[in-house]
Amino acid sequence: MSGSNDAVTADRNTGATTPLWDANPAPAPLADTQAWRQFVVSAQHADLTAATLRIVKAPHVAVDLSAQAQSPALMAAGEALLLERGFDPARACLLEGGMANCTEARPAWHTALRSADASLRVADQVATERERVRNFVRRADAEGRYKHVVNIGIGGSDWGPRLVVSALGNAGTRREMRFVSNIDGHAIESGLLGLDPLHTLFIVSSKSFNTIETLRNAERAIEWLRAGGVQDVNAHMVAVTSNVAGAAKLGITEDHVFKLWDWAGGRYSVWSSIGLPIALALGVETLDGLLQGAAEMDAHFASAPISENAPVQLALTALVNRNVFGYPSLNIAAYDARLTNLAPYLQQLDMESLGKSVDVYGRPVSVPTGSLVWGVSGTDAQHTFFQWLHQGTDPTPVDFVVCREADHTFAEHHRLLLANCLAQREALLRGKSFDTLLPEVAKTESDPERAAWLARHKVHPGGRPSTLLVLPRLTAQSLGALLALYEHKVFVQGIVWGINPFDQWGVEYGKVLATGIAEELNGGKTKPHDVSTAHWVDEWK
Ligand SMILES: O=P(O)(O)OC[C@H]1O[C@H](O)[C@H](O)[C@@H](O)[C@@H]1O
Repeated sequence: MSGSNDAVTADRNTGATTPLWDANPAPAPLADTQAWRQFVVSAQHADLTAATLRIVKAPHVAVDLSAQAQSPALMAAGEALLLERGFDPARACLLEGGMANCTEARPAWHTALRSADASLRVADQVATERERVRNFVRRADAEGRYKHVVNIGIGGSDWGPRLVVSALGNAGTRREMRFVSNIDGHAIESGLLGLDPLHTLFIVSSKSFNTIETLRNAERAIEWLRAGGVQDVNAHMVAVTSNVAGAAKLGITEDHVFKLWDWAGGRYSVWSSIGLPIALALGVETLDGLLQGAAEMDAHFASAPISENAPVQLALTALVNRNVFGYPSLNIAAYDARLTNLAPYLQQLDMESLGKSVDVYGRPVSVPTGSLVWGVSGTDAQHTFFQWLHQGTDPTPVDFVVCREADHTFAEHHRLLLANCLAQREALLRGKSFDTLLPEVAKTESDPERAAWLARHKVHPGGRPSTLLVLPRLTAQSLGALLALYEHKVFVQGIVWGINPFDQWGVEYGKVLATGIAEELNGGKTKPHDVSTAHWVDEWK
């Protein structure tokens, strides 16, 4: 990717801008560019004391970056870096449906799924499927159909609806909702437990309709329906997929298939018909609100100046933490019990997108890429691993996510939640020195040597960066905006690193090996393995 506009051409078929990944000669690796060196030096000299309040306002989310490295020089270097890396044309390519996913030769056009722009070349097909989802749900609601809904899907066909339903359905859903993803038979067993087959709908969600977990679980669901006396199994099943023929093999007729398209990536697909469980659980308006919030974030990402562009600034901050300070992970601390699924959702979004070692020109990357993303919601996290965050040997940036207003009536609980969130950030940043601690400890410890020894154990190094993301309250719109914010953040990181954030070749190899081993466990021919794998295959077959 080059910074000049000739890295981009108009695609003859689509009219959309398309970066030339095979630019010849390929531009210099990131680490060798002057813009990168300048960015690194600026970050090394930046301030990390939260001396300056720095809040970037995006639709439905305020992003407080005060407790991250900042300086005017770093801001300028970030802008220059984006220019050098061709950010503007790359963003245009993404938003206009160009070939953003170069290794799979297709767009990554999740923004089209939530756009109200009727002039997009996919607008009609998107609107048609959206309307089919709405009609299906409206009819089910009007006729009082389906007391129970079981979503069978995994990865991007699971985490999005699972997150949104658990977040916004915290106080109840219109139907009992279950999510079955894992091939572990315990998952489908508990997913079916206690349900009435005559009043259950299965949504088999799989973009490829090729995913073994989903296919096997769907087969178990069909057997269960039949065993429960259901004659017309098709009436209890719908599929969401880009593979209509695959769904037909399972007996799901085309009129029960909601389509998605190859240009909608799995981990970016909650905005498509994959969102059907959301509408069944919470109403069509909730799904619409989610899309609307995300579309507002898209508009912000497309047009806000770099210095006020929340996804861009979050991404630049992530680059500083990962590449300049060398922090290998990012902790997601959602101070909201409804957002317990945010961390695993972002884990897939970020790690599947940015866990790459080769750039778009096929060269080894010249700097480390995607972070380990992990987290548990606060305040549970404080009693689980915050000790490590405060005093461990690996400083780790934290994204704190919190809602200004809660939707329950227990005012004191929310006050305490907010206080804890602010306090943890402050402790991470400010730290507590030996000199401050010693007189405190000395008050109860008269032996000076023992007081010093104990004070050393209590030191908090501080200087540990964090971001605070504040939503006014948790709504469909604000949740949609938050997820789109992270999508674009990940995209910008990918652009700077020069990697393709839209493929996931790394999940394929293990799947292929698993198929072979499953055959062996079933009495098939032995294949060559390392000694340990061979041992267990032999033991278990
Ligand atoms: O929706 P499916 O085709 O069943 O794929 C489900 C999941 O499969 C793999 O794990 C991919 O890496 C994910 O990105 C995808 O979301």
